[in-house]
Amino acid sequence: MPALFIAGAGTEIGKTYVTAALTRRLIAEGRRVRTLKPLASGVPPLDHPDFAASDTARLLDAQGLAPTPETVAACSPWRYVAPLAPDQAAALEGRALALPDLVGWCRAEMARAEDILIIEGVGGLMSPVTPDATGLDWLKALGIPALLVSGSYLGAISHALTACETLRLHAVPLRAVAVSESPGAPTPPETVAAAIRPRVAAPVLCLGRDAPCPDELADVARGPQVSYPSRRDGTGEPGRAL
Ligand SMILES: Nc1ncnc2c1ncn2[C@@H]1O[C@H](COP(=O)(O)OP(=O)(O)OP(=O)(O)O)[C@@H](O)[C@H]1O
Ligand SMILES: C[C@H](N)[C@H](N)CCCCCC(=O)O
Ligand SMILES: [Mg+2]
Repeated sequence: MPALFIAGAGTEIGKTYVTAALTRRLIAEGRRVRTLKPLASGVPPLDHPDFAASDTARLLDAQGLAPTPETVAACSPWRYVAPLAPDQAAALEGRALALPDLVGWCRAEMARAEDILIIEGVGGLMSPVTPDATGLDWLKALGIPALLVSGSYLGAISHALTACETLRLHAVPLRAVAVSESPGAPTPPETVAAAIRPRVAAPVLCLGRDAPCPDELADVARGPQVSYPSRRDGTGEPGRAL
């Protein structure tokens, strides 16, 4: 069962946009895709007019699911209203999440997935998810590969490479880097991708503004393994940053 964790080089840089585009593309191909945002902050109640803009609503829409109390809870069991790091947002509601509960819920979803499972993380790779764990801890505990989403704003190259290097140091397989075009970026996203590509041993692809899922991204999500460019040191080790 292919499973993919959508990690971010930062927050508000396109993870949900890329995840939704990928989900739509795979469903259109006839794949059975389950896309989850298990932990989400900045999510108003279902009956609030702003709910439609939440990650949960956008990912349900991409799966062709109407937002109901049941579908919302099944996609995002841990939702907090404040648009803050999730541990802070939870504390404002007098709540707290423990990493084993989050990991256990995701593992149960992995065990019952019929085909492709996609899990969107929260914020950047090392944003806190609980009082004592980051998104990296969550990803490592799941043991599934990552797709790293980057923006194309000035500074995005370093943010993306830092995240790739962190994944490499923690032995998390990196399937691809997706550069999602940031509004007002000083260069085209292809320029950012071209700067990242020779430094990372994984495919690096772009999504322009309002662009659909590129073929290469769908390839990455379909298979357990794809052909990556060789590392410049010649080892050809797949799925790792340099
Ligand atoms: N390639 C793109 N084309 C059009 N809009 C985009 C693109 N990438 C991102 N956006 C928009 O930018 C905003 C932020 O993107 P998004 O919500 O996907 O970020 P995120 O990384 O998922 O944030 P969070 O950390 O809150 O989960 C959204 O309104 C989204 O629709
Ligand atoms: C509210 C925002 N859009 C995300 N849901 C949460 C981002 C948390 C980032 C925390 C951090 O790394 O500083
Ligand atoms: Mg998101």
